[in-house]
Amino acid sequence: MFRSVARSAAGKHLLRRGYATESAPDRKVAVLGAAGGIGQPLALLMKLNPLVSRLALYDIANTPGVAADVSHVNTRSEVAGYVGEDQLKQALEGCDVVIIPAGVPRKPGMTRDDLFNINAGIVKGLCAAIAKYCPNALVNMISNPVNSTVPIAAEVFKKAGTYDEKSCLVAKTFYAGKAKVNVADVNVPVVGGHAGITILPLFSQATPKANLPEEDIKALTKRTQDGGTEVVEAKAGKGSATLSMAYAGAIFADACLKGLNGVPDVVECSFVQSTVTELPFFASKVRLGKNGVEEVMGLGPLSDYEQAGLESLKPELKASIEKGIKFANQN
Ligand SMILES: NC(=O)C1=CN([C@@H]2O[C@H](COP(=O)(O)OP(=O)(O)OC[C@H]3O[C@@H](n4cnc5c(N)ncnc54)[C@H](O)[C@@H]3O)[C@@H](O)[C@H]2O)C=CC1
Ligand SMILES: O=C([O-])CC(=O)C(=O)O
Repeated sequence: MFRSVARSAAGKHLLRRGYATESAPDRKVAVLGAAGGIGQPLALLMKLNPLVSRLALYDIANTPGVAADVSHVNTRSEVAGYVGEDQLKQALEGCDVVIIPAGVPRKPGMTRDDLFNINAGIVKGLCAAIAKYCPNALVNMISNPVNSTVPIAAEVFKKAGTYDEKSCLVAKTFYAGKAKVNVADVNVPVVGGHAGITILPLFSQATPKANLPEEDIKALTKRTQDGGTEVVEAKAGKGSATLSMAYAGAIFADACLKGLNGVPDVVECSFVQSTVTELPFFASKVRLGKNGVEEVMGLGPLSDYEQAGLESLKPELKASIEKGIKFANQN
């Protein structure tokens, strides 16, 4: 373990520190996989979040450099880097929120499910440690295939509750382009799961309302479903989305922290244990509060197109969930 405190600019740091921390409670956040493509920008974004007082950066390699670097940013949180399994306990102890971007990303031509063989074991091991060292932490799963890794995590620590972060931001950006509205004002619920057709954006519920023609809605839906693949292909073998994912992960973690701190009406889309459909896990809007997910909200009215999309995603999502549960119980 190595620990460093924000350097120089001490006056500025202290001023800012006072400004940011007076009323905010102590909150520890860990990023597991912190030296990776997502982990590094996510570590930076969490360092910028004034709700975080302690930031633990864990990876199997390279965290000393990342933690030293991030710790020099003059914001509230104290940064500590941890490397290797021996230090996982220290990284996790006392955590309120654990974010997991550990594992291999896709290359062109691969599905998210092709990552299962490597990432399922990584997630299972990390979740076993979370169950042991910080069983009450909120867990934000980023590692793919999310449709399977969340059920794996749930099998490992069902009682502690398991939450997955699912980005709505891709849908928001694409919708804003078509609807000619400010992307910052756009909200689009994204439900179902997180792979291809299991990603179902509900443009009929998008705000502000734009009444787009059917063919535009179909094109936006397809682009949202292929958003990850678009980046994988553009990166041409150098991985998948990292910066936009880090941003989405930071927004979701911030929502979790706000909920923990008692801010009312914090609502985000998340892939969680659910009774919204007959599937045991499903992404829909959830209300975040002092205990994590306080309420899993229903789907609301769907257009005929969305209703058809919902029915056609169920078999694939069901199979991915069952694959995760089976893995968690077999190995
Ligand atoms: N849910 C989503 O929307 C998205 C998910 N992803 C997924 O996130 C994961 C990470 O992607 P990248 O950061 O681009 O990959 P990366 O390869 O750049 O980084 C992964 C990091 O995980 C670390 N790692 C491996 N095993 C570990 C273990 N047992 N404990 C702790 N750390 C470990 C590696 O050392 C590496 O630093 C991939 O599975 C990718 O598919 C990526 C983008 C979006
Ligand atoms: O496409 C991938 O493999 C990474 C991912 O889940 C996303 O960007 O949505």
